[in-house]
Amino acid sequence: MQIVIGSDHAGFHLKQELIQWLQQAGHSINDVGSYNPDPVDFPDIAFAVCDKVRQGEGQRGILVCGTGVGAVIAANKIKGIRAAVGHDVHSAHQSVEHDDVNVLCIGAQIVGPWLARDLIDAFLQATFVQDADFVRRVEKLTLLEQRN
Ligand SMILES: O=C(CO)[C@H](O)[C@H](O)[C@H](O)COP(=O)(O)O
Repeated sequence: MQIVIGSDHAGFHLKQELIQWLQQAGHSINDVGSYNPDPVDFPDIAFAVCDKVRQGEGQRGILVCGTGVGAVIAANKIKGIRAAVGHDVHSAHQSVEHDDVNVLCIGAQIVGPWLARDLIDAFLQATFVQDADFVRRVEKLTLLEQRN
């Protein structure tokens, strides 16, 4: 799968680990930064990841910040993006199956590298279920973007 990934300073080291693991698993990775642990603002990195995802340059996006919270706030302000914080495996796959989530946000200060891998595995393996209720709700999410 083609994956766009990014982190701020708080997520930098976990991102580096995850990139290596994802590449070993055969994924194609576009790393938009940060490229060192110097402080960087998560909204800038969130836009860099999400803009590529909505333009189709990656099938899914992964953002790593300290808690996942700043990243998910920023990502959900970008048209075409549905982002979720990944803290548990069930939500990581259900967010795709029910809500067509395309960006997973991970908190490097909250989850360790092994849980992060499980969360990403669940997220990447899941696909949107074309159930009429789910489709209607995702359409309503898109309508909310237009009401802003
Ligand atoms: O978790 C975050 C935002 O929700 C960020 O990654 C930072 O960790 C957080 O904002 C704290 O910032 P700091 O500059 O690392 O103190």
